[in-house]
Amino acid sequence: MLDVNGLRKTYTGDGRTIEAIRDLTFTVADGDLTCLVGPSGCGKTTLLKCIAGLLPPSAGTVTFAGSPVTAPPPGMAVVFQEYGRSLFPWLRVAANVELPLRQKGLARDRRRELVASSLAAVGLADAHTAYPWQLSGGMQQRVAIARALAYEPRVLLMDEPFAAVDAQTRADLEDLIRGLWQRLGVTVLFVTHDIDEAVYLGQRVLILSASPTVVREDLAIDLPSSRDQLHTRALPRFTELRTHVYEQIQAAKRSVPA
Ligand SMILES: Nc1ncnc2c1ncn2[C@@H]1O[C@H](COP(=O)(O)OP(=O)(O)OP(=O)(O)O)[C@@H](O)[C@H]1O
Repeated sequence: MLDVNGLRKTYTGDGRTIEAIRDLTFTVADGDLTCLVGPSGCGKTTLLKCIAGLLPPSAGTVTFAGSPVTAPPPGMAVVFQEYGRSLFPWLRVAANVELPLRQKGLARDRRRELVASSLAAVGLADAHTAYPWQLSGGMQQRVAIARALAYEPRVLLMDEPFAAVDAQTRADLEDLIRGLWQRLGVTVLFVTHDIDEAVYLGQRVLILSASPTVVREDLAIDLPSSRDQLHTRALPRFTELRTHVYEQIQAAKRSVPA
């Protein structure tokens, strides 16, 4: 579904050059839930922007379902960390969710159907007429997720989507994403700096090196596919996996080879 090949990104400007990503190569299969973790500043957001076609890479290619990505492709949706800036405060919740569907050219009845089903899927069936600023942070992030789902993407890119919500809401939203992924079969690429979150959510965790970034390890998460916050996190295997990822990220920060 996604093929990232030899991706490199260098930022230039003000007489400075920052090599954010050196050489990234990996693939994501159709229907996978892959988490990306790495030290702070290693280029996770840069990578997602390149995959989403929002930023041109300096070298290398991104291919989505067989076609090269050169601009935001139809079929991909992105959920960012800052829900406060991603929803339009002057539009009600339903209108926020509907906006990309208008741009997609869908008929009114179909738009209404998708808005209703995606808001119901994130537990906000009653919030259609509210404005985003009348909702809690966690509810606003649910609206952003509903908007992405309503678009019926083949790939959902998520950039630290729960970083700004409290711990309990975060746990609920993690379970929401796993549930939606299992139900809808969407391919998910989930960026997080939270090691426990990556291990809890992912079928696979890609550990990135410190900047300039390469893939340090591609780790299969061999936990049972039915997960819950209490029991999965208490499993000895969960602890082993999180310890391993933690050690790898610490080593990456010290630039110790994998
Ligand atoms: N627009 C930009 N111009 C110049 N440098 C940039 C720009 N955006 C990011 N960078 C640099 O690229 C590197 C990677 O940044 P990026 O935000 O992609 O990392 P990140 O892993 O998402 O960070 P964090 O974990 O802190 O969210 C950093 O050194 C950053 O300063």
